[in-house]
Amino acid sequence: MNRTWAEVSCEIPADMVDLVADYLVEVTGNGVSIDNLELDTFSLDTVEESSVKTVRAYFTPGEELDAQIAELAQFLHENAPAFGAGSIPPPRVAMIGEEDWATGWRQHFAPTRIGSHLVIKPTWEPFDSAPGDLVIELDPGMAFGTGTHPTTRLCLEALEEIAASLGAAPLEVLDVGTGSGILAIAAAKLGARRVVGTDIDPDAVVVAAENCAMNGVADAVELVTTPLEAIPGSFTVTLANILAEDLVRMAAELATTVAPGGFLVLSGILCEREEYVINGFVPTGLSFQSARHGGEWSCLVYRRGA
Ligand SMILES: C[S@@+](CC[C@H](N)C(=O)[O-])C[C@H]1O[C@@H](n2cnc3c(N)ncnc32)[C@H](O)[C@@H]1O
Repeated sequence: MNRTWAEVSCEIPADMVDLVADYLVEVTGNGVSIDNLELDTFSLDTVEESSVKTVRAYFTPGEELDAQIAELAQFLHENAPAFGAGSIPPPRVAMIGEEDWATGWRQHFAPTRIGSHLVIKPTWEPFDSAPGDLVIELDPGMAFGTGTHPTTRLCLEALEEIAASLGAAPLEVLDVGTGSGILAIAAAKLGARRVVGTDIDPDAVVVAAENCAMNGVADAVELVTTPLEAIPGSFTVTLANILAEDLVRMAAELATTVAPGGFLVLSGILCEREEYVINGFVPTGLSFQSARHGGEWSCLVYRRGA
């Protein structure tokens, strides 16, 4: 499908990058790219970190776009003083094709080690793996989930720890909101005997299928767009890296997918929304195990009694 995206660029003080990137990820559900402003050199040796950076995000063009850009401009304006900026230029909007969006990611994606054994590696980067490494090759394509975002990283760390704690017990994993398929691929590489990835976005499922094939786990991962209640069976681990509001809305359905003694890992939660999610999961009867944090993000682990 040849889709068009609204590429929205914000030139902001470097210290403000994390705040704005998190805001844009939350609003778009996609990743962002971050550039130094105007690298006017042909020698990388002379490149210095710029005090001004450009954060780019990708919105779906449509009726809501103007309002979303106005809200973004207001967000930048309100937060600028805290970062010593008198004023910030209004966000720039450019319409681009899907190809350009996918390629833009490549400059900002490097091999990343996560937990004890997992390594996320772009397909175009060489990497010498160590014994025991579980390497996931990923082309981020058009779906969220490159391993660089804290919400993904926290899920991967939790999954690896849970898998280790289960020892020889069978690992069966449901990945709700699979995006690029990164968590499903990790589950398969960790030895899960059943992995199901589900996403409401059919484009994400296509990308996830390609990524599974590239990682040699196409046969081990079932990818679907069906609602949770239509997925048969229950799982030793259910992972859901979606937004706090969706997690709470889907609390009962998510809990139902967890087998006796199994775990539920919730991610995509801004720390300020952690309590809201914890309260939302009280009625499920699952027992709260732990919270882990990365940047502004929280990841909650629950367990069903045996
Ligand atoms: C933040 S991405 C997570 C991608 C990947 N699992 C990771 O951890 O990096 C969220 C994904 O969830 C999907 N999603 C959002 N709401 C959903 C829902 N109710 N059911 C299934 N997928 C959903 C989105 O389409 C998107 O691909």
